[in-house]
Amino acid sequence: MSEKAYEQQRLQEVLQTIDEKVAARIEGAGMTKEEVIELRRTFWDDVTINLDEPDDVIETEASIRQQAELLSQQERFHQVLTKQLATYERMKDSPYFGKLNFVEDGERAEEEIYIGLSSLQDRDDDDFLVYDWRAPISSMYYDYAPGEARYETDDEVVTGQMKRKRQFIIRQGELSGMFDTGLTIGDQLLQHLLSQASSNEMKSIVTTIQKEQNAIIRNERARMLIVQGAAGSGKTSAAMQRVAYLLYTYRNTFDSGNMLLLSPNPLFNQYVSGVLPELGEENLKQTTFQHHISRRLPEGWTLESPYGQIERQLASEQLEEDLSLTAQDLPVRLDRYIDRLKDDGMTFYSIMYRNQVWKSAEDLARRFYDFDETISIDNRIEIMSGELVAGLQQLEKKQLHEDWVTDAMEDQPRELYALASRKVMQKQDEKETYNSHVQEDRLVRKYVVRQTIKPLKAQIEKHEFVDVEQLYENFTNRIVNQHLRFEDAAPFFYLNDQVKGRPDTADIRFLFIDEAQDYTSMHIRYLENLFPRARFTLLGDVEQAVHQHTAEGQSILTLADDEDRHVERITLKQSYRSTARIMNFAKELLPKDPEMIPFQREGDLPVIRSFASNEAMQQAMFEKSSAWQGDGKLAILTKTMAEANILAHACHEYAQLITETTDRFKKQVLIAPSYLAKGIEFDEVIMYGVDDETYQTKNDYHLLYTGCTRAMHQLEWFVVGKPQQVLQSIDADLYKWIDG
Ligand SMILES: Nc1ncnc2c1ncn2[C@@H]1O[C@H](COP(=O)(O)OP(=O)(O)OP(=O)(O)O)[C@@H](O)[C@H]1O
Repeated sequence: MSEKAYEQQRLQEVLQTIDEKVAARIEGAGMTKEEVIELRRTFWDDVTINLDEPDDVIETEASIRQQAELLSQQERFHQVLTKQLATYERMKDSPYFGKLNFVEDGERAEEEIYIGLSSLQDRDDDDFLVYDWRAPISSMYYDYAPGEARYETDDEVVTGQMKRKRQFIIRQGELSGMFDTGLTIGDQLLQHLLSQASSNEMKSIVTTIQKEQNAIIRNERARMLIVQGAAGSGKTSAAMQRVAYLLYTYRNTFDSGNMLLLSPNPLFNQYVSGVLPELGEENLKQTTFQHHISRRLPEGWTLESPYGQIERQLASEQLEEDLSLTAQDLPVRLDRYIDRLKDDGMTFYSIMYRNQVWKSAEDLARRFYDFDETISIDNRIEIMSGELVAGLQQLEKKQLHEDWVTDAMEDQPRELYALASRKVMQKQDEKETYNSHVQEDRLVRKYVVRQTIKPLKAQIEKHEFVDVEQLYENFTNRIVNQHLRFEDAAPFFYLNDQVKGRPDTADIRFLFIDEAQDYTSMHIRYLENLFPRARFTLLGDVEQAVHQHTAEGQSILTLADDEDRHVERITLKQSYRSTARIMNFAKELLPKDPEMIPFQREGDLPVIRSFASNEAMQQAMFEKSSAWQGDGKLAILTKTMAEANILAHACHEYAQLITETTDRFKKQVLIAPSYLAKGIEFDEVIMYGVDDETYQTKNDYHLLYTGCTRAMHQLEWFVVGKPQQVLQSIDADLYKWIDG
C-alpha cells in the first residue's frame, strides 16, 4: 500500500470512530436536554410551598434547593456534552494535522503519534487515535527534527528516536496534502499561511508553532516569563496558544476565569478574541490597563489615557517632571516613602456627619500613631476602621432624640409607619407590651438615623478616611486635584493599596501582559502587589516603545532581574508578519540593528511616493483608498490623532477611523495614528506624511518603525518633497522612489 493510501485509510477509520462517538453522544445529550426541559417545567410541582410554620419554611427552602441543584447538575452535564459534540464536529473537519513516528528507548515497537486540536480515543477507550497538541508527547513535534528526541511528563523524562515527522492538510474530512518535514514545521505551509490576506480576527498558529514559540507556550517554571520579540515574531500568537496550553494542563485546577490579559486597546482585544474559541477553549478575561484603573477611580476623578500622554508628548510638552515618575527606581523610592509613613506623615480626611466633624483628621492621625510601629499600615487602618464602625453605634444612639430626627419623622412615608406597627405587633405576640406607640416611634427614629449613617459606614469600611491624594501629593510635590495623568496611575494606586489594603483578586492565577514594552517597573510592582498569586507572562518589543519613558530604556523588558522574582527570558528573533523587503527597510529606521531575522517571503519593494504639495498627496490618498477592494485591509497611518481625524473626516464614506475606544473593524480601509495600530496587522500600510519635521526624535523613529511593521505584504510612504533626514540611513536599494 502506498503511503498516501495508508494515510487515507487511517483517516477514514478515525472519521468513522468520530461518527460513532458522535452518534452515542447525541443520544445521550438529546435525552438530557429533554430531561432538563421536563425538570424545568415540573420544577414548581415538586415543591410544596408551606410558609405557615417556621419548620415548614425550612422544609420548603430545602426542597427548592434540592430541585435547583438537580437542575444545575443536569445543565452542567448537558453543557459538557454539548462541548464534546462541538469538539467532534471540529475533528470531523480536520482530526489531526501532524504525526510523528517514535521509538522509545528500550522498546522495539514504533509508535505512530497523530496530533490534533483535541485527543481522540479508540472505540474501547484504550488507545489514543489522536493526541491533543498540548499533551506532553506532542511537544516533540514542535521541538525536534527526526533523530534523537525527548519529552517530559509530570514524573519522567522519556527519550527515544523520532523516525519521521509528517504534516497533513485535511479539510472537510479530505486529505488534500501531506509532506514529511524537518525541524521547521512546514516552510511551505508557513509560506502559504503568511501570504494570505489579513482577517478581522487573529488565527491560531497551532499547526505551525515554531520551536522558540513552543518554549513560551509550555513554560511552567517561571514566575515571571519575559518575552522580547521582534515585530511580527508571533508574541501575541504564542501568548494565546499559551493560554490554551495552560487551560489544558491545569484543567482540573483553573479555568479561563483565573486568567487575565492586559492588552493595549479594545480593538486588539476584539482582534485576538477568536483564537481561543478556534482552539475549542473559552476566552480569558481581557482588559486594558487604562480600563482597569478607570474602574478603581474615586468618584469625580479623571484619568488621562496613555494616548493622551503620547499626544501630550508629541506636542512636545515638558515631561521631565513626569519622567521621575517612570524612573526605574520609582518603586524603591515609593516603598521608602511608605515605610516612613509608619512613623510620620499619614494624612486623613476628617469624618463628617451631618456637616459636622465627627472624627477630626488630627484625631485619626493621633490614633494611627498610637499603634505599635511594628504593625503594618494597612493593618492599623483595618483596626481603625473596625473601631470607627463600632463608634457609629454610639453615634446612632446619641442621635435618636435629636430635634432633626423629630422633624424628619414628619416627612416619612406612611408605609414606614405601617411597617413599624406591624413589627411591633409581631413582637407583642411574643411578649406583653406596655406602649406600642412609643415602640413604633422608636423604630421609625432608628430608621431615620440609620439612613444617614449607612453611607458613612460604607465609606469607613472602604477606608476612605485615608487621604491618599494628599499622601501622593506629598510624595510627588505636585497638586493632583482629582486628575491622574497616565504616569500617575500605577504609583498612585500602589500607594493606595499599600495604605488602604488591596482589593481581593486572589482568583487571578495567570496574568498576561501584551505590548509589555509600555510598562515600567512601577506598573509591574503595582500589578504584583495587586495579584499576589498570579504568574506573569510579559510580551513586548523594546523597538516598539512609543511612550517617552519606555523609549528612554525604562521599559520592564530591559530592566535588570530582581532576585525576588523567578524571571525567565526568551527572545524571539524570527519575524513572520511582513515580507523580508518590508522588514529590511523598516529596520533601517532604528538606531541600531534590532535582533530580528525577516522571514523569506516574496514581495515588492516598499514604495516612497513623493508629491509636490500636501494637496496632491491628499488627492492621491483619496484615489487609492476609495478604489481599495477585496478581502484585505489597507491602513493609512499618521503620527497624531489630529491628522488621522482630518483624513478620516474627508473620506468617512469608505474609511473607518480607529480611536482608542474602537472595538471592531467595520471597513476595509482604516485610518489611525500609528500608536493605535499596535499589535494589529494590515495587508498594506501607507505611512502618511513622513517628513523631517514630524519625525525627529528617537521616539518618533520607534513610532515610524511600529507603523511600518504593521504591513504584511506592501508598504508605502506618502511624502511631500524628500525627507532627507529620515531617509539618510536607508539604503536607496531598499525602496522604490516614485514621483507623484
Ligand atoms: N508559527 C507561526 N505560524 C504561522 N503564522 C505565524 C506564526 N508565528 C507568527 N505568525 C503570524 O505572524 C503574524 C504576527 O504574529 P503576532 O501578531 O503574534 O506577532 P507579535 O510578535 O505579537 O507582533 P507585534 O509585536 O509586531 O505586534 C501573525 O499574522 C501570525 O499569525
